[in-house]
Amino acid sequence: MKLEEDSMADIESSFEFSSSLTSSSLPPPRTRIFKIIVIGDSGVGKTCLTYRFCAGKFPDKTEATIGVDFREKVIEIDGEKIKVQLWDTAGQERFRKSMVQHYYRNVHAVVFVYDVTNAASFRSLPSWIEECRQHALGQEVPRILVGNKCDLRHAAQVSTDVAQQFADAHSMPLFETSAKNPYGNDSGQNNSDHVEAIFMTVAHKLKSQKPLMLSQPPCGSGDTVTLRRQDEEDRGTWGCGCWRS
Ligand SMILES: Nc1nc2c(ncn2[C@@H]2O[C@H](COP(=O)(O)OP(=O)(O)OP(=O)(O)O)[C@@H](O)[C@H]2O)c(=O)[nH]1
Ligand SMILES: [Mg+2]
Repeated sequence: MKLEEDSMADIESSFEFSSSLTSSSLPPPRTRIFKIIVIGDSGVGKTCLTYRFCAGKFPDKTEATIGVDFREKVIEIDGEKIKVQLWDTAGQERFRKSMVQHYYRNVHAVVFVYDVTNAASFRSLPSWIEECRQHALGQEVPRILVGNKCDLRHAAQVSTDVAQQFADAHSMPLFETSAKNPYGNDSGQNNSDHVEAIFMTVAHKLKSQKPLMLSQPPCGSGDTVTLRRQDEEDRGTWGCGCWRS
């Protein structure tokens, strides 16, 4: 789905989570939304990776993303339904200028993508990290590094060792994968989908860092109980966003 700038406010307003339970009526809790932005140079495969996760296949054809494309998938972790909302951002500067501030608002996690066959896309990573810093993204927001197009191993320009050193220096886990063949073999059979595993790992991380908490109702509020996300109670107290697959 393409997003126009004036439709952003509607989407952004859906990030709030709050739900009430009463003994007389028990509406199902609203689905939590985890907003994950995917950034990196143009052509590294951000659209293909997000499409692969949400649609389960490699797209027939892609064009350079303009502004942002927005994809989502509802997953279930430990019995809780969670909406993973992926913001597939434009890599080309001219297509992202007016939208950048929207990308970073209320973001829960960041996925940095480079193309293992394109050293320049790896060298650009510090500038993407700097953009995050300029938009006041706190260290508590988990970040991961994804080297895409590993199906083209023969053409690789970025070694795993170098990428791992960079990831370690920035306290990020590194994943190498392919949106085209995320199974790690030629047949595409009998192996789990690595792209799926990457985004699921992020979702698990977010869920474990943002447990639901039951708040005590204020005196006189009857039997209403309010569910809140922990980060609404103590925003900014996440630990380091460093974890390994
Ligand atoms: N071989 C191979 N090609 C890929 C893979 N992922 C993406 N591509 C190709 O790389 C090209 C660019 O992919 P996109 O997903 O459009 O790249 P992007 O990062 O979204 O680019 P922008 O929208 O311009 O920022 C397309 O021709 C894809 O088919 C992959 O894992 N393996
Ligand atoms: Mg794209």
